[in-house]
Amino acid sequence: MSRPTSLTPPPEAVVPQPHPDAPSPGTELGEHYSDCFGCGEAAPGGLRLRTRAGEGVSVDAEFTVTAQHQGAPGLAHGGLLTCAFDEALGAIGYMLHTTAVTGHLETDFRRPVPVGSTLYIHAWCEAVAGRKIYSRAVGRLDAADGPIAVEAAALFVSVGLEHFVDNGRAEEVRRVLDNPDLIKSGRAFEVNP
Ligand SMILES: CCCCCCCC/C=C\CCCCCCCC(=O)SCCNC(=O)CCNC(=O)[C@H](O)C(C)(C)COP(=O)(O)OP(=O)(O)OC[C@H]1O[C@@H](n2cnc3c(N)ncnc32)[C@H](O)[C@@H]1OP(=O)(O)O
Repeated sequence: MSRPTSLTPPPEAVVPQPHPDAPSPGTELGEHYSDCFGCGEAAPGGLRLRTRAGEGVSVDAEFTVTAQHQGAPGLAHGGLLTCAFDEALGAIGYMLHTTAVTGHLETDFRRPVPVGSTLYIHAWCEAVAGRKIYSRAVGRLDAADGPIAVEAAALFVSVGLEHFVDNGRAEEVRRVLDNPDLIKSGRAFEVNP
């Protein structure tokens, strides 16, 4: 048996159910913050990941690689592909009605991802133990059943709104508190009243 890592759920972990108020499968989740590099429309060069609720505690996301996302000529940068997975895995919090941040994230790159291709990401939660959320994701090239290009596994940790208010730069925090529409879907405010 392989050695437990920080991505191994502890024995007390449970397989989660979607929150009773979780969006139904297919619902667009929208950007969580307009300046988010992963999903925000206002972020220059951002990934503009589009995410929908999936079956159970899962989400489906799509990301089209542009020339701004290159690492090698005509190929996506691995760190930006990891960013797409961070974003998709983070959206799982929406299905559980919690706001969660990445504690640990691992990415396996199986195939090069060319500029112009679309990555179809399916991310799902395997287990929850207290504030710890254990999730996995797979990214396929150019179709939901295309060849696997990237796989990821993560531990997210649930946090309250104070995580963002206390740690974010005051300028942006004030801007968002003054204009909650910048958190477009209202996700964070709905889940942390
Ligand atoms: C302005 C107002 C409005 C704002 C609205 C905002 C809306 C936002 C909406 C939605 C947000 C979603 C955003 C998605 C974006 C994509 C996701 C990202 O990229 S997030 C950025 C990258 N990640 C970080 O910056 C985390 C930095 N780290 C931390 O802040 C802390 O380390 C944190 C919160 C992860 C844990 O700190 P602790 O003090 O709360 O808790 P402890 O006790 O240390 O950990 C809890 C449990 O988790 C384990 N744990 C924590 N980190 C671990 C790790 N790296 N590996 C293994 N285990 C870990 C610990 O061992 C502990 O486990 P045991 O309960 O003892 O069993």
